[in-house]
Amino acid sequence: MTRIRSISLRRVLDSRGNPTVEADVLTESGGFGRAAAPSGASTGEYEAVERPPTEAIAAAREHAVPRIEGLFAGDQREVDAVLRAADGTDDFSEIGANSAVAISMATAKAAADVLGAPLYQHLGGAFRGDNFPIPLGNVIGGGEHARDATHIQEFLAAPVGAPSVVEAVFANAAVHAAVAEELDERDVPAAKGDEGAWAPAISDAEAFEVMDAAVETIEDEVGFEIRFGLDVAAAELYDSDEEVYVYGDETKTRAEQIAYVAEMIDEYDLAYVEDPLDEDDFEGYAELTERVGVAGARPSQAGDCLICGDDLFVTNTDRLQTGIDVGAGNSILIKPNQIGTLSDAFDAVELAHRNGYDAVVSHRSGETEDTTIAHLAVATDAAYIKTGTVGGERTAKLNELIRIADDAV
Ligand SMILES: O=C(O)[C@@H](CO)OP(=O)(O)O
Ligand SMILES: [Mg+2]
Repeated sequence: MTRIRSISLRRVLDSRGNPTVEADVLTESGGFGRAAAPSGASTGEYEAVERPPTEAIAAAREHAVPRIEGLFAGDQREVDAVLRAADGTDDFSEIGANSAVAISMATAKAAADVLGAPLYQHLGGAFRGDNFPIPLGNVIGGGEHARDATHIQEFLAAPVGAPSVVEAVFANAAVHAAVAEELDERDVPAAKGDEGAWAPAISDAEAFEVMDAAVETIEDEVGFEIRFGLDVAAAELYDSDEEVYVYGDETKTRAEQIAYVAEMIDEYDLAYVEDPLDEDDFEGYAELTERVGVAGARPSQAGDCLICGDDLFVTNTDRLQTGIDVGAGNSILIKPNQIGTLSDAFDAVELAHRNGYDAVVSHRSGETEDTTIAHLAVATDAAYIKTGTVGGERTAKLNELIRIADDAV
């Protein structure tokens, strides 16, 4: 296996027009990998720390790069362990999780390049199964991703019955278009939010109706089952002083929030609900999961509703273990930049799967053309991949998924 010759770091643009960190890794035998860090807007309190790119780059150049140059590119765990040691904190607050994740992902790509293998195969191994993740497509959204739109952050199309990845991807795009038509009929204008979802100034109740209608239209057209789901991003709605969830002029107590989410799951046969409660409320997640979900059985395979922890778990095995111990949720969102390295992200998926939890690999609201998460989702046999519906930085991942399925990467 070949050693890492050099690592270059630079600032590039993300989809919001903000700077982010890009890393190039070059090996002695000429293997090359390039990756860029994404960036969240509704970030969890317990995520690894993203530093301003200029500072993150300077700190990584000083502390991490000299220690990683010379390591074997294919020894991902070693590279990631050295990244952690070079950082010296629990949350990557020295070199920045943005520098760390860019270097970690670029290393994996360089190693795959050396092997002449696609990234998903390098990460997943030659004997991975032939399952593919179902794409969750954000088609209506608000919260932290768009002003004056819905309180619930994301309404996500879930083409659970699609016979292939390509049909699933196109079904989500069709639902996105059908939502536009539905809004048009209701005379509701809509711009787009950070992830390319429509961001109309409608109530959450109306958004449920629009989703239901759009999904049904496309389901009839394509002839396979499409359900939908939510990212409530409830930590952003939660007022910890008053201990209520704030929906504009209305509030819900914790019990009301649990009852509301359970009712929506029942009424709309939701396939997926992410972050239904505050990021500190493991017990609340457990209560809701017991009420509506199936714990401990890879529930997506039984067609049940996933109750997924994003801000709750932040791709962190300690927090996931806490959740597993009390039965909080039945799935985990996997965002490599929440934890800082690919090794940590893999550990989180493994712990989830060992305990019957599903994994959902996810983009961030601020993205680049980087396609690593498409490969990660396939490599880890994730149930779903959440990576938007339209817009270049979103379609980059979706088109890569199609290429992977077509054996064309
Ligand atoms: O909450 C989320 O799941 C993500 C991605 O949709 O948003 P952000 O990247 O802003 O945290
Ligand atoms: Mg989320």
